[in-house]
Amino acid sequence: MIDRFLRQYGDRPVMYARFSFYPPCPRPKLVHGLKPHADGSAITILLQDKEVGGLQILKDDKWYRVPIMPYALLFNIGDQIMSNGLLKSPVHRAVTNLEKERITVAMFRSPESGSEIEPVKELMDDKRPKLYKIVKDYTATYFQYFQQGKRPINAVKI
Ligand SMILES: O=C(O)CCC(=O)C(=O)O
Ligand SMILES: [Fe+2]
Repeated sequence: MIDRFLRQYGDRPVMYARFSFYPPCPRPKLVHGLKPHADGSAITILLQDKEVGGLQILKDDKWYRVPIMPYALLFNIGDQIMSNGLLKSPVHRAVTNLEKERITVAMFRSPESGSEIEPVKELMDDKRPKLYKIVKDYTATYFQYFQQGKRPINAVKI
């Protein structure tokens, strides 16, 4: 199974980093650090600020704070299509605060650009039909939908 996933990643999977700096904000209730989204990567590895929290995860329509654990790496599932909905990408956001700046580093792991991604056969059957189309450049779709405030994964559903 792992093999099936890796084959789709191709020989040159993509890894890119985002360094985020969230300055103190005079109106934290009104301003997001990063608006609600699920990541467009297959997997994200996040190093949080070791003193200042801000990451929140949405579960059952409630926002939960992610605790800070200094130097711990947080692994997050992105909108990967291969698991046919078995692995779900959580919606999360970063909130601001009045007093302290916050720095995080996220590493996004995605399949080789241009490779065709689709749910693996072993995770489809009568009870679990194919949920997603074959996707060639999810990153482009992702940012288009992200900007419009829509969930990009819905764009590739069958
Ligand atoms: O800065 C954070 O805590 C979250 C960053 C994030 O979710 C992202 O860059 O996609
Ligand atoms: Fe994210």
